[in-house]
Amino acid sequence: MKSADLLQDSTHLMQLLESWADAGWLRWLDVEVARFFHEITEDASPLLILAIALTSHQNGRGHVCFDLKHALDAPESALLLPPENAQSTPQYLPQTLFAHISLAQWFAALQHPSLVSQGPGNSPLVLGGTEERPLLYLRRFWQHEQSIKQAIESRLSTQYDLPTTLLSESLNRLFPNAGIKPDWQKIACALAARQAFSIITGGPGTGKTTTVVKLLALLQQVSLTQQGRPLSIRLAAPTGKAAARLNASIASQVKGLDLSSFENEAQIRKDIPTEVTTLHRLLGPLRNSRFFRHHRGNPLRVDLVVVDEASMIDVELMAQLLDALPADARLILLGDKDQLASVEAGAVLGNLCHRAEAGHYTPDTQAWLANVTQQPLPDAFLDLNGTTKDQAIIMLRHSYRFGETSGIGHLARRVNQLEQQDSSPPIYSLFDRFSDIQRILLSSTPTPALDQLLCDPASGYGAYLNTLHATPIEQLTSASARDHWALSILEQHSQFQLLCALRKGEQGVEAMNRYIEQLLIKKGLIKEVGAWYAGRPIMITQNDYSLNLMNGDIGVTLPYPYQNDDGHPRIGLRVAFLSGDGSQQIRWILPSRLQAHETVFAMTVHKSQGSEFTHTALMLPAYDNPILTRELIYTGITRAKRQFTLIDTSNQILNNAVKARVYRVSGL
Ligand SMILES: Nc1ncnc2c1ncn2[C@@H]1O[C@H](COP(=O)(O)OP(=O)(O)OP(=O)(O)O)[C@@H](O)[C@H]1O
Repeated sequence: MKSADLLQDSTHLMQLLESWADAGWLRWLDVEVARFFHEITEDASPLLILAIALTSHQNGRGHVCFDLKHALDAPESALLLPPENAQSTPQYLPQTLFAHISLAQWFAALQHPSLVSQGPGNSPLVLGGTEERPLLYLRRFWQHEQSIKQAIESRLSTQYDLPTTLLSESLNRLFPNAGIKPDWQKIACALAARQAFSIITGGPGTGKTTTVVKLLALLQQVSLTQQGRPLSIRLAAPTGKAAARLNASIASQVKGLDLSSFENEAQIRKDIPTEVTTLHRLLGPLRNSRFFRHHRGNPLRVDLVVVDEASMIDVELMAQLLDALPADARLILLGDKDQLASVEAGAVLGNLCHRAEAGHYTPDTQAWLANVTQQPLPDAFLDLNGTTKDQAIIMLRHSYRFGETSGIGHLARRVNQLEQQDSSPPIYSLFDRFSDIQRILLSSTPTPALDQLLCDPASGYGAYLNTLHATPIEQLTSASARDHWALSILEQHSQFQLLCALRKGEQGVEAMNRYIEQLLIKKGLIKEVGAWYAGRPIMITQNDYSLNLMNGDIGVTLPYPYQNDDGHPRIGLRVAFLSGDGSQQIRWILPSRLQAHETVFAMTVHKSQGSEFTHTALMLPAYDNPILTRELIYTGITRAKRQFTLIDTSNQILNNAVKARVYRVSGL
């Protein structure tokens, strides 16, 4: 059959969609969504059915809608071809089919009032965007985007009329000596203080936490002075891991915060919370439901919510968060706009911050800042037509952690700024200049340097495994001795992590997990093998509220003593997790009780979001893949705190990857 004929008959089109699902390119869910509409609507044209399947496919890839023009212009990148888990190549791929479709034809096929409407209504699909660039949404996602837009607009219309003198004096006490001009941290505090909605974005170590702690001190000082009571503040992060990390860094920042120039120092310090919860816990999960206990009808009792790692929030969760906030509560989002977005649909932070680099502040904002902060905002960041939203988004631009001597910092900045026609020296030359970044060039998988890196007793997996084997569990006779031992193993384990760009393929997570397991057995670092063995690191892959384990939590399987039924002492296995409350308590869980989990010698870059490791190694595949983008590489590099190792097979893959941007489409 000619490929054009497939577009003449819905039954043939459904068969084509099935062949795509068979090949692992479409999800069966996408096919079933298309089939449902094909069956309930007799007059839906094949082009409409095709658009529905592709909209569902795009949702599965993290996009809120389907951009028809982009798909016709660049089918391979728009639709992620070939699939990562390709089983075979279907006879007709989208690009073959798309050659017969014009945008006008496709747009016309979407004019089907019972299935597609242009906005509010009950149709299952919504056509947004413009005629030149139509965007097709499943109604749910369109609705989420609309609620986010409206909620942010309504918050932005609330500006707090803060007394300039009080604000200015408090800011000067919190930022006594601005070294770098302009002091974006001070500017961020001032702008965020006057709005009910604000975003503070910045790369690693630019001081997002430092700034927010000062902002909280400022807001408490203002509230105590003006209203005689502190604000009720909650801190949250999208994952347990990110929450635990913020917990630790906020606690130390609050402790170190110099408030000595405030008369009510003790009171302010006491009123800055340090406990960080996950967003799900904050909103109150309901069993077996995607809805939460808190929503518009039962809002959170808060004056202010701060959410860190906001790049990981998808469109649905953001809509739910905004819905659960009282109308007069403030929301402050922190995050790195250049990181990968959430795996679920919607790159909310990236979309909201797409103008952050250039500022777009109005002359009014410039004058107000000069008055309140005495910071001269350079004209380069001005825009006479800056929107209200622009005035609420602040980008921190100086990394205090990764300065001029840091190879990680140079590498991350270089990846982020690399343009198509870049004339600066090749990115790889950085590896010769800095000792905190290194590269392993793979010729074939068993490379001695790679094995050495993985087994290294000081900074590889050898470290925690050696500690594990150094002390027989029988010698640890008290619960506290076992906890102490497990804590040191977990700490050592978090020092090193191998990240892979892909899940499948020779350099993917699955193959590398098997490879490392075999390697560690060969080196005697893993003694017994089976599904569960001492030393197996695992990651939870779905929230488990009954065990209080969150998606992304990592534990290590360790020997653990128990008594069998006849009272004889035995040694079994338990998985040791750090409790997520930042208290350093150990939780010992029986492997059989764990639900969704996987071995995590290697993890995908996507899964590593919200985590940091002292030494991070990033492995790239030997072939280009649409998943490899600048955002992915940047996210991988910035997971490293002190040491970064790139593992790849040629110069080309990294260069191509950093030139590819994540394609983000949204109406935000
Ligand atoms: N203005 C400043 N002057 C000097 N040091 C600073 C300043 N701001 C932040 N720092 C230091 O830089 C380091 C990183 O700061 P912070 O943790 O606040 O950054 P961050 O953006 O939240 O980092 P990340 O999210 O990557 O963990 C900390 O050690 C902090 O004390």
